[in-house]
Amino acid sequence: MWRRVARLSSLIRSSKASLSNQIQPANGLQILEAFSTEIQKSAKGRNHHRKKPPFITFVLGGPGSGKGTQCLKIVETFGFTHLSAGDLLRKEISSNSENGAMILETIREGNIVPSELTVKLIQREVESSENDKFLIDGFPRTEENRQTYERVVGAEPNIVLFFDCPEEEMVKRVLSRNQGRIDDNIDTVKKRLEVFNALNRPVINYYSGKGKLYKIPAVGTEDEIFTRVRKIFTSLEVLSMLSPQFSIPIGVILFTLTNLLRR
Ligand SMILES: Nc1ncnc2c1ncn2[C@@H]1O[C@H](COP(=O)(O)OP(=O)(O)OP(=O)(O)O)[C@@H](O)[C@H]1O
Ligand SMILES: O=c1ccn([C@@H]2O[C@H](COP(=O)(O)O)[C@@H](O)[C@H]2O)c(=O)[nH]1
Ligand SMILES: [Mg+2]
Repeated sequence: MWRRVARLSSLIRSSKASLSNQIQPANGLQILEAFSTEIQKSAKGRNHHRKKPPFITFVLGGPGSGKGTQCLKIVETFGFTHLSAGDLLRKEISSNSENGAMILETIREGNIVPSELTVKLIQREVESSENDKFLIDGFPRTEENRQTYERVVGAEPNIVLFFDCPEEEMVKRVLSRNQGRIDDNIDTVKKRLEVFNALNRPVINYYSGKGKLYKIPAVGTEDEIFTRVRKIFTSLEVLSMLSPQFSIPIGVILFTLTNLLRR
């Protein structure tokens, strides 16, 4: 254990050294990012073929809150695979699958597609991917969606992001999106907001109660919002890389990181 702590300290020293030629003093996030880079360098060349469940992030928020936009940035920066439940359903429509007509009508009305179908589409994508970290965007929409996912997959998500955006702003964004979506009109948007408030908020509250929810204020420029998101994933990346690599108790890791950030 102490040898591992010594190695952790040595990584911290390398991270600080890599920042020492900066003109400005490094801030907490920069230190954490340098630390994350050092850990990744130190992990190269080791054998990490452990079989473990994928890291699942549910991405929630009302229509137009910016889920898809932020997911693209997370993919670019942190290497996640982005699975938008809405996109998977739209793909079913355009591939003329047997459920296509039913899905089209459901989306047009702003209602929710049966859980089994959506879970099957998500599960198929996760299982056929070689990646081990996923953003599941726009799912679960209802408590029934959530329970079906957890029953079929046999696991809960690791974390849940909630993009918290005022309704007025969401409506403005959806109506100026211009991507030809059949549900981007004022009547369907009103219905989607009703469905969001009645059925999706309980899911958000459920994960909040479980301590898995990260609520992100979703007003501001895309980059301002991503700065908030980046902090979350940078911290998680450091923790997730440290924990299996060093087998150090999480308390020791948190203590070390807290001290690192204070200096
Ligand atoms: N911070 C922002 N400020 C202004 N416009 C934004 C911002 N983020 C995203 N947008 C724009 O708002 C629209 C909706 O964004 P996006 O598609 O990411 O939302 P969403 O949460 O995925 O919506 P939906 O649930 O309807 O799929 C897009 O046209 C996008 O370019
Ligand atoms: O899990 C889901 C996700 C989506 N839907 C339906 O699709 C539309 C559009 O979803 P976006 O996330 O906005 O792209 C949504 O309004 C639902 O009708 C679903 O049924 N289940
Ligand atoms: Mg979207």
